[in-house]
Amino acid sequence: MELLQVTYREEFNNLGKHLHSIAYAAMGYQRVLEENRKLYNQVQDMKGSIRVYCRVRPSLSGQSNNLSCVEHIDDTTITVLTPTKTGKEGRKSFTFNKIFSPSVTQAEVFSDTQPLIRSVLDGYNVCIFAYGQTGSGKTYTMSGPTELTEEGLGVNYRALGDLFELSNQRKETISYEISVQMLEIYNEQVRDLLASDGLNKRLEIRNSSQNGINVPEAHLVRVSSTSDVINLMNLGQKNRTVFSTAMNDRSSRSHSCLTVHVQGKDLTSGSIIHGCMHLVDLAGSERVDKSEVMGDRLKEAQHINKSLSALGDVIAALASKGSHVPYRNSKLTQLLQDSLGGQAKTLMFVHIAPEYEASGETISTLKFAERVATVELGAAKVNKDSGEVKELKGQISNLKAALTTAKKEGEPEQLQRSQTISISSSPEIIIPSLGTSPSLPKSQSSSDHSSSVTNAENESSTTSRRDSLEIQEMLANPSLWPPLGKPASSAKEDNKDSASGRWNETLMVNKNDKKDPIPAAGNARWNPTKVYPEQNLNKLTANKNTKGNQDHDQQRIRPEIGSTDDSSDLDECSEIDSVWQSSIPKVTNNNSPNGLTSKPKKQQYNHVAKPKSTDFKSAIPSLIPSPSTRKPSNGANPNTNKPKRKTGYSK
Ligand SMILES: Nc1ncnc2c1ncn2[C@@H]1O[C@H](COP(=O)(O)OP(=O)(O)OP(=O)(O)O)[C@@H](O)[C@H]1O
Repeated sequence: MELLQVTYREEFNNLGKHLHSIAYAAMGYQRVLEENRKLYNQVQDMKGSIRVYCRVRPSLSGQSNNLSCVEHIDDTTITVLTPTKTGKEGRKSFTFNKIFSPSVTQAEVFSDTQPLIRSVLDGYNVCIFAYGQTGSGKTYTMSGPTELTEEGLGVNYRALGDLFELSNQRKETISYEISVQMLEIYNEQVRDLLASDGLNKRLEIRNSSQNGINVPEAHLVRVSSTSDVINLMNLGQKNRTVFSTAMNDRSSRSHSCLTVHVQGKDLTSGSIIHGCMHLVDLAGSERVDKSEVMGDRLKEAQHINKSLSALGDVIAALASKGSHVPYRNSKLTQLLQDSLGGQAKTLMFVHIAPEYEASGETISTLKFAERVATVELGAAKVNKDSGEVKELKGQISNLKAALTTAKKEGEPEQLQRSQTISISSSPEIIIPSLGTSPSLPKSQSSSDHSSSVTNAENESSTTSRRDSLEIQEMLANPSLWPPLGKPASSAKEDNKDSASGRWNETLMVNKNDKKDPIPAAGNARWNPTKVYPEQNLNKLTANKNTKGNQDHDQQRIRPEIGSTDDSSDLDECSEIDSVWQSSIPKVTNNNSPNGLTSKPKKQQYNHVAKPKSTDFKSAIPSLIPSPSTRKPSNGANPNTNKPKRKTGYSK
């Protein structure tokens, strides 16, 4: 008996040791996995691959069928069931940078996104966009649920909160300014959600890789706290909601884009970094009853389809490293051009509805995402000007502008003087407007208001030779630059914000463009037309358009963008590929005043999806999958109004 006990104890001890070593090995394995993931991410960073995170929405209560098409999820792989196939072919696996299961919280999603977001403060351009069929959770990820709570806050809110926190931590070394724009693309029109007349005004996109301000006419609002952001987003959402009162969930009918512009000045070296981040909630797709798709609704459906299709074409061209990338085929791809083809860090959140009947659309969506993940943009680059470079650029700008003015005005003396300085005459250089200040005296007005040169160029073109000398003084003494949002005349009185002279200057010119004879309003490329410093935020909010757009007082019908026949889900997937491979018709006339083309030259899509039932027929052939279910939150009827989105949040 004793012998047995001894043996037992020994074995027990051995087992314990064994377990211990297994646990140790497991820990090591986890470490290796983690390291591998980091290395993999670094490689991805170096290649500049578009990161793809996949999020699976939980099955929503009230849905009759709780069967899920998602068979298995781990950290990076998702396996979905294909309804019409059996055995091995009955399931398909996809691998992405990260998979978020339905139970993952908003905070967890954000924490995986945070490093990317933070890099905007280091001068990188970042783009995060949410993609997926309607009702799959895009808005939930980017903004949050209908009734916002602290835990429910989406990426947009958290991102800005985090940027404030980090900029505050760095305030001893870097002085940051953070400003935002809120835009939406509806029916191929870019609208300013922060302007009272933003829904009526058509804005132009100007791709400027210099400062990321691609829609200079849209309000650029300086923010410095989370509550500023919440106020702004509430305003933006209200503009959208007002517009959608009778349009039934407008958010799904338009692409919304929150753009965050960051400028930082290194307080020791004087170097300037500027980063820009687009946070995009794309319009969703849904099938539509063909018989009801007419007039405006048909147009709306076609625009969504076209722009998502154009996004697919751009991705396809990038993935195949084609020489021509058709960015100009839609406003969406134009807006995202710098992020998709430039030196940005780009992340796509692909959203999946888990319902079994949505599996066709889910597979199509995942196939699209798989393709996106193959796109290599090249390593992202920091937008940074050292103090010296900044100064030299400023000088070049001034000299170049002086030359232009002299030439224009035919002042031989001035011309001669300018021409002796060869560096100033390079027309190719796009010059950041560091070298000039709006506080300088403006002796003349330029006649070239429409030129799309930089502020510095425009502005400097109005200065006399004496002014040029003053510019040098300004360069030597940045404290003379006016702060953001203050009139030029008071600039010298307030030196506090002078660290960011470059941006201040740009903005100031705009602030003054109505009353000031300085012809900065003509500077379409650099000028954000209006700038509201934080103190003006309330005023801005008060000015919002409450009238809404009654002309859109009609029921929304979602277009069918994806093929919808559940019985042929994999065939549907090939539709995406065939669209990618198709030649790209010029469906959008970017030069037309409204950006619309009344008659597309050619149907853009190769396939017309088969109707699933008599209730739904395909009006829009597919690039993007459409769900076979109505939006759960919405009730089952596609033609009933979805409850008005309320994403307002008060802290
Ligand atoms: N992760 C999630 N957890 C809980 N609820 C979610 C989640 N994702 C989405 N939902 C809910 O699902 C519904 C649809 O989500 P959401 O409106 O974000 O979809 P969407 O993709 O933006 O749709 P649309 O394209 O029509 O705008 C909402 O009621 C939302 O609150």
